[in-house]
Amino acid sequence: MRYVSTRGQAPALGFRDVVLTGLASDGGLYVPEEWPAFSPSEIAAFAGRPYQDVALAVMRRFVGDEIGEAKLKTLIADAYRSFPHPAVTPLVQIAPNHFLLELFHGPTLAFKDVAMQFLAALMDDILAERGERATVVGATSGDTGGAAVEAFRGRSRVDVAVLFPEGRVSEVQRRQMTTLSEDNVQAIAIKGHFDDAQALVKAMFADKGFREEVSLSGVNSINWGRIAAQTVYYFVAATALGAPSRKVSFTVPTGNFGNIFAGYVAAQMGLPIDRLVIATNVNDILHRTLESGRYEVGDVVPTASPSMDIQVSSNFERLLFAAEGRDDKTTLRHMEGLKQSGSFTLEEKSLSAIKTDFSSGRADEAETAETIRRVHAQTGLVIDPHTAVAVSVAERHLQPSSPMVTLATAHPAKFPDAVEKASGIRPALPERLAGLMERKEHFTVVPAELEAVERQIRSRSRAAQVEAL
Ligand SMILES: Cc1ncc(COP(=O)(O)O)c(C=O)c1O
Ligand SMILES: N[C@@H](CCOP(=O)(O)O)C(=O)O
Repeated sequence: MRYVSTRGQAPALGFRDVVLTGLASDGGLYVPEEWPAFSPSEIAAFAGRPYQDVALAVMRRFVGDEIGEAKLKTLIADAYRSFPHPAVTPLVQIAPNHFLLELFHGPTLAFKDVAMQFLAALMDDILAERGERATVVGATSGDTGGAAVEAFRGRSRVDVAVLFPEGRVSEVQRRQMTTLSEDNVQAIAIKGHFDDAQALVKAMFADKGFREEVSLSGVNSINWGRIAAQTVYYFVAATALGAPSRKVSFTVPTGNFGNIFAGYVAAQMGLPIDRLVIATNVNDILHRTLESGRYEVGDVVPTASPSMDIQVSSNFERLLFAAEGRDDKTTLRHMEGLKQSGSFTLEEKSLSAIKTDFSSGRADEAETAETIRRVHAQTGLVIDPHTAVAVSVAERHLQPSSPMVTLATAHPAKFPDAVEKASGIRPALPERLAGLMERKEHFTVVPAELEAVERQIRSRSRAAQVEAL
């Protein structure tokens, strides 16, 4: 299995190099040269299997012959040991034909753990085999950062630095990044919003000298390893509800487009998905794009679902590339237009290709709060604001012909103020996070400037120190 860049100007790589590389050297994102596929009978055989078994079958398609089956099995078993729920990602019914896929049972209570726990074990293993070190960076609007520091803490071959927008994440999210004592972890608050943090990460990758000096790698969903691991739960959920004999729809609270893009990948691999519904908060660039065909960056507005306060949605580039018939020149032209003017217009046929699989909707702040309140009143379940955005949008897309699965991407206790305001219930953190709110915090505040951020990361990078010797 080889991977190519969406911008067509970086070398094709195998799975392990793709995982360590993160972003392609031409600024593009890696995608498989062709989609791996399952037959309907292979998909049917996933029904009722443990999550780890499905993960092994799915990941083998992405890994090819680069990692032996026994090693892959061990990496998967290690990754999902940190999930106390035996189903890893359980399904819960909230209404006729409407289910929640709970992706928040991992160590930091967000869906990011599902891929990050696996990715950290995988990267560490590849680096150990090669005798190398890496500096892993991540931009976060709240959840990727916590999941990354948790997954990489104490690992001997990796230093991890997460960039979060100062004052724009919840207190629980911030503390999950700032209260760790391991030397290989640093949290950096930048004066800006998530898009600034993400632009800084991409600029670090474009700075060849820095990239080589610190052996840069990335753990955002620009890293194909994240997408690959996120495809697994689409297979698990859909087969539990009757796939491949019947189609299933998914509604996904969307920001950087990594989670829903994993659903699209599962569909390309043969999973019969009816609709993939993009749910946005008022930062609705993706919803507007589907309605108008014009991708146009606006201001980032703070909301009760801060992890989705994103305008520049990285993985949309992967979808563009696919919708344009893998035409890397058109993708490159659009991405250059985006950089220069903050917008581009989709070709008619690309937009209609996207609309074949995707629908979209937006929930504003009042609708989000009302959904939290109503779901609690009707089911007794307390949902977080990101999940509520998706439930609100999903309810407008329910159809009798196929079950709707809404992805529940975070535990409500990560956003206690918003949840309490909406429902009157203040969700408590699970016992395993006891003490989080009392621990001492360590983080550095830097301006959203490349030089300042690189200086800060370099100062703690052991890969840079080895390079300097
Ligand atoms: C809780 C939560 N829900 C939804 C999202 C949006 O997911 P994606 O960026 O993959 O679209 C995020 C952040 O990515 C998140 O942390
Ligand atoms: N919502 C994310 C933003 C980064 O998304 P990623 O999936 O590309 O890492 C966050 O919570 O940090």
